[in-house]
Amino acid sequence: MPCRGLLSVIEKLKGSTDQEVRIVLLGLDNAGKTTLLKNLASEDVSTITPTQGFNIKSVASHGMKLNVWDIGGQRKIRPFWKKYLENTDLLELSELIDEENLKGVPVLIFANKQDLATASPASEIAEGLNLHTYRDREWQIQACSAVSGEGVQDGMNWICNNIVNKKK
Ligand SMILES: Nc1nc2c(ncn2[C@@H]2O[C@H](COP(=O)(O)OP(=O)(O)OP(=O)(O)O)[C@@H](O)[C@H]2O)c(=O)[nH]1
Ligand SMILES: [Mg+2]
Repeated sequence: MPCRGLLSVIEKLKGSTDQEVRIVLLGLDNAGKTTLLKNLASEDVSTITPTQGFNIKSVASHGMKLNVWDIGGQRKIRPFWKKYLENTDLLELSELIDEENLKGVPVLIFANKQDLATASPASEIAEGLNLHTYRDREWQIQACSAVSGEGVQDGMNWICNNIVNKKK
């Protein structure tokens, strides 16, 4: 995009380096985390196998460098989540939300697989997760399909806007 090209030249002239942000994707196995990550990186999503460890991809967005961590969700791997979250000892979203050192961190829930007729609607998931009770952090639920890409960019826009707002 010519505009973006010009912007990056100006940024380089100003000597500004992209702000780096870490985003951790957590969810049960088979939720579609790796598919979402690959979709974000515009990679082929047709041959994805369960993640045994983790994947990291960097995506440029909103003048920031987003380092997105995708951690395997299988039961045997879940105990390792805490290793990626700086000594956080958690196994469920509710525990993550209560963690002292993750206080104030914005949370985006992707209600994935909306292309399937059997997918629960985002509103039902929000209710099930008691999202309306979150008081000291920004949260958002975003319906999406990691396979078609629908809703994925909207979710990332929300994340980027919230990071920008928090840094102001
Ligand atoms: N129909 C549909 N299938 C999806 C979607 N996202 C992922 N899948 C499928 O769901 C299966 C699991 O996707 P993965 O991306 O491997 O899931 P994961 O959350 O990374 O799983 P783990 O690595 O085991 O934690 C794959 O067969 C995907 O093709 C979606 O939005 N719609
Ligand atoms: Mg995976």
